Amino acid sequence: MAAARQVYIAIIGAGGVGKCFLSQLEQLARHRPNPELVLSYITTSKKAVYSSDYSPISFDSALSTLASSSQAPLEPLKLAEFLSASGSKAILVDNTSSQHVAEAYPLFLSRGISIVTPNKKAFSGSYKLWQDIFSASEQSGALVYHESSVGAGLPVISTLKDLVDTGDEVIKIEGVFSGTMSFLFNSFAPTSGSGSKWSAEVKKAKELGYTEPDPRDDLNGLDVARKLTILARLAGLPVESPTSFPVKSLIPKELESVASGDEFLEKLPEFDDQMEETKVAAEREGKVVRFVGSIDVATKQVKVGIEWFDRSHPIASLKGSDNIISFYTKRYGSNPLIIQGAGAGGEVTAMGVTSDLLKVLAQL
Ligand SMILES: NC(=O)C1=CN([C@@H]2O[C@H](COP(=O)(O)OP(=O)(O)OC[C@H]3O[C@@H](n4cnc5c(N)ncnc54)[C@H](OP(=O)(O)O)[C@@H]3O)[C@@H](O)[C@H]2O)C=CC1
Ligand SMILES: N[C@@H](CC=O)C(=O)O
Ligand code: NA
Repeated sequence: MAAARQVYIAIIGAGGVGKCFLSQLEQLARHRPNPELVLSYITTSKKAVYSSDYSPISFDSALSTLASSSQAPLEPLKLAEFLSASGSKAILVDNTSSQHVAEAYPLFLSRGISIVTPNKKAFSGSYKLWQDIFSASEQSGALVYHESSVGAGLPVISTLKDLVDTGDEVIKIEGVFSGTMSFLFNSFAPTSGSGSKWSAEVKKAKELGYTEPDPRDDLNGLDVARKLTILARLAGLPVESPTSFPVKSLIPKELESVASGDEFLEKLPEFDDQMEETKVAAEREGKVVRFVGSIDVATKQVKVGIEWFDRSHPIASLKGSDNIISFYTKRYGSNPLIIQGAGAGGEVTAMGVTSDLLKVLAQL
């Protein structure tokens, strides 16, 4: 019997999403022997595990081996050389939120290394980086998938691509695009009852693994702005950056310059009154506040901010970290195609990354 083909997997980032991905990868490797998935590199920001002869790293013990490793991570160029010198197909899984790693995607792709990632930074950075990524992919044939960069594992990107590729005309995309913001507003300003303190919920969202590594990246609205930048570009609008349209920040002015995310979380309770006022103003009108975004393709307008909703509105009655994303298109008319479900969390995000990996494997 012929030996199974090998595909080398390199993982950058082993935090909340990275750990769940590793465990899903282990199951996948066990149940799908062909091609044989060989873990040949894994790293956090400080430590790495790999060997010059590409000996497989055991899926079971990868995290403990990583914790006790004295190897330093390879810089992107060295990692690209290491993977392309193997002679086997390789897939890079970027489970970080690093801009530095994101900027190296064109390099990896030009060396024939495919990429799957939940990291938004590459696709919502400069429009030039976006163009460089997709032209490197087109030229080398290496693939790039990033489903979990919007709506975690929910099929948001694949749906939008299908709409566009089949010739539908996207008119508007709107909804709740942040698992963290959804969780915060659903518990701080529920449709019934009085809700809890803003700062306590922010702390909880971080503990549950919903926030970005630094929760200020959620609260300043930029995480949602990044997602809308990605969707707008896929819908055909060449949005220059996530700061090129109006974005509402929920960071109190007094905390704009604190040095770290930890110091920010420590001081946030002193400013709970500010969010309380926003909530009470909506309640006086019988409404609730929610954090939403929209892309109007026809008028080329993108915006991110707080809006008031009737308690019976589907956006008001979301639960937990749920996202809800409505696609208004020519074919779907006035009844939009709607996607709803958990928009953050390690397992659901890793599911999007693992399913992207399967899509790449099917085409290698
Ligand atoms: N959490 C969620 O619900 C969702 C997350 N995402 C995206 O998934 C990605 C990961 O999120 P999450 O797992 O929650 O984040 P974590 O902070 O839990 O993990 C990040 C990991 O990346 C590592 N890392 C950071 N920078 C580098 C670098 N330059 N080189 C190597 N490793 C690096 C960190 O290492 P160290 O510990 O040493 O710093 C850590 O292992 C982010 O891009 C996020 O936006 C997308 C959808 C949902
Ligand atoms: N921090 C993000 C994670 C997913 O993209 C969110 O809360 O939505
Ligand atoms: Na998604």
